[in-house]
Amino acid sequence: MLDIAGIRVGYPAPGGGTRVVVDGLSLSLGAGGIGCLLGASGCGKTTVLRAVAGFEPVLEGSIDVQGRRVAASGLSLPPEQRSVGMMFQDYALFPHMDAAANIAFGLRGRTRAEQRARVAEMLALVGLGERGGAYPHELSGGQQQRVALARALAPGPALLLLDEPFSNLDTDTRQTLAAELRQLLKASGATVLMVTHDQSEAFAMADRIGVMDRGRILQWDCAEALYRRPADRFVAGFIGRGSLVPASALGLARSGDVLLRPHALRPDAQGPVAAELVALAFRGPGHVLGLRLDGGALVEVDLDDADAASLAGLAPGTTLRLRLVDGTPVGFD
Ligand SMILES: Nc1ncnc2c1ncn2[C@@H]1O[C@H](COP(=O)(O)OP(=O)(O)OP(=O)(O)O)[C@@H](O)[C@H]1O
Repeated sequence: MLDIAGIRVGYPAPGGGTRVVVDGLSLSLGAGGIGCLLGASGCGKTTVLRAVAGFEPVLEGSIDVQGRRVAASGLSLPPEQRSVGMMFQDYALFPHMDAAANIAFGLRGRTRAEQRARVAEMLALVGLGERGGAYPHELSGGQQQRVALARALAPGPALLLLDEPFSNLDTDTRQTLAAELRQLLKASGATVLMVTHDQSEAFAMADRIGVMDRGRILQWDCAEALYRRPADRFVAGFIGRGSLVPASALGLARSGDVLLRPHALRPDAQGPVAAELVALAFRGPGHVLGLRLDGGALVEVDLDDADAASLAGLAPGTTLRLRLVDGTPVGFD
């Protein structure tokens, strides 16, 4: 449905020439899938969306939507011919138009009756059936987001692009809204490519996530694979909690480092791993044990209540014994 193959995208550099900000980036998304580009500010996420939407040309590589080439070196179909809808970070709703008129905006060219029917369908889809007459300032941030989504979906684009869909919303409501938005998108059948810098949003929303760094995708995978089988050190450090520690500190027969997640070690009097207790603290929802491994690496271990109770009162500096759970951690040379 969406195939991006080795695209290079850049902007004019201040001193002349081009500053490449997306370099050799590829991804594929099946029909109805939700893909997400995840990365720090400035890594090139929005630029990828702009290239797919038709606002930036590609210097190399190609973009196909529904099997049709929309961009390549020397080829750039205009945005309106790409069957791509975009929801912008600030929603870009027209303040002087009510919700229904905002949604109808992308339906120019259709008959009045068709527009009315489609607007009603979209309002119902986003759960705002009764609010078509409300102006943007009369709606909450979450409701404005849904109107913007309805507007982007109304023309029936093959592909929907969402740029930081939660950036204007309270952190408290983001998690709930992410789950809700995912349901809405799945119900609409749309294929979606979104971008965010927030890992929990990416995990809550997407079927596939591309971890980006400096214009490249380092791994394109489902959330669980990114967490359990990161492809390289950057992804290992970027996704989830954990530390890279020398394999030798855990007595493992391999060289290099391994990725130790907070649940990878458990206290066990017979365990093969020795470590020094640095701190034991309640952080909510549970206790976190700080340890210094052989060789000095500091790690954190999440404890269940029984293990925390068994260690309560031990002084910092005490030597503990632990064992690895869930097999051997992922390693990096
Ligand atoms: N119109 C432009 N002209 C020149 N440089 C630009 C332009 N837009 C973005 N850039 C630069 O390209 C790089 C990538 O920007 P982009 O907006 O794609 O990153 P991003 O990952 O989406 O970041 P953010 O989350 O901050 O939006 C940045 O260094 C940015 O300064």
